[in-house]
Amino acid sequence: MDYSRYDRVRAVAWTGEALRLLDQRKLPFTQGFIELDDSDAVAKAIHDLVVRGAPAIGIAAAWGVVLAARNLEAADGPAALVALEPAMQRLNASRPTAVNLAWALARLRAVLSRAGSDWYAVLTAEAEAIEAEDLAANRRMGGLGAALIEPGSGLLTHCNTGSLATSGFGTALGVVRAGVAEGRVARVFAGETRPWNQGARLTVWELLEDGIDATLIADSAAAHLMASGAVQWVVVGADRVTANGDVANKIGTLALALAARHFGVGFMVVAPSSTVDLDTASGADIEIEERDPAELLTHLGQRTVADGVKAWNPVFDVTPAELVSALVTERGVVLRPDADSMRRTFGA
Ligand SMILES: CSC[C@H]1O[C@H](OP(=O)(O)O)[C@H](O)[C@@H]1O
Repeated sequence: MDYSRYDRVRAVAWTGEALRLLDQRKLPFTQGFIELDDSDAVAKAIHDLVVRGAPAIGIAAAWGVVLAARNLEAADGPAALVALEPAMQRLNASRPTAVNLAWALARLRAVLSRAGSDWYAVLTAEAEAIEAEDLAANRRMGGLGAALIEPGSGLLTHCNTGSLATSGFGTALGVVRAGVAEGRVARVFAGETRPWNQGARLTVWELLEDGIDATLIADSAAAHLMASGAVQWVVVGADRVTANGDVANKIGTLALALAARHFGVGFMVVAPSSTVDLDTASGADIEIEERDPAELLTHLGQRTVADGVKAWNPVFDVTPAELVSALVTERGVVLRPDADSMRRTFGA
């Protein structure tokens, strides 16, 4: 099915000489772009959430390496790799939880290690492939996830997993788009996703741009919404899926999974295989990013909490595999994922 009408926003674009980013800190009221020609500036943009979303930060980091390589003199790929390693380390350090960042850098290291004098062309082609494969994966996952949804269903999604978080179309939001396009989805709800408000500022804006009717809810209203029977699936993205099927995702995902299990609502995780990390045994081994408490203590730069009050700001949590009804990837759907099914689906 042609979903292209649902996909007009582009968060990341390579201009041939620079990386053009839609500054997501300013959405939805300002659509401002910045163009970066330096890999350390890309690392800062990832850390500062100019660009965010697991696949999108992997793609941005890949182009950051290309920027670091643009004026590099090296006889072959292995020599270029030695010279590029410090910049790659700084890109990798920009955010710890989404495995897509390290995954993209590993792909570039692999091609450089085998490249000859044409190493810059090989590097650039790999960055282009990472981006193109992500878009193809999102469109395939959209159809696979939508097929799980009974017509007339209501969906609840969390954070932003759309074109702003990927190369386009989205992961969980791709399933929402495909489900709507196929006439299977009757109601769409989106959680605001405190404290950075990816849902309130980004997801409902993306869906509005698509002409998809979505209702914003407070994060704290999600269980009450499920109790009402209005939703049949919670559909979320992921930042890292471990070897046993545990899922790291935006803070609040675990609470949604627990409530979904209690109320008999399906819990669908939608993520490309670039988010699967078989080298990490379980969710207990994932580094959970903690961001500046000021993100909780202020709103639009205005302090909203009394001086002297502390805050704790973990921005991801881990949903155990046993709470996942379906893991949708471009390689197929894993129902009730566990170590065995993860190994069968993603193992070498
Ligand atoms: C398809 S995006 C995956 C994932 O990334 C988001 O986190 P952030 O906005 O902090 O980069 C969120 O956890 C999404 O589910």
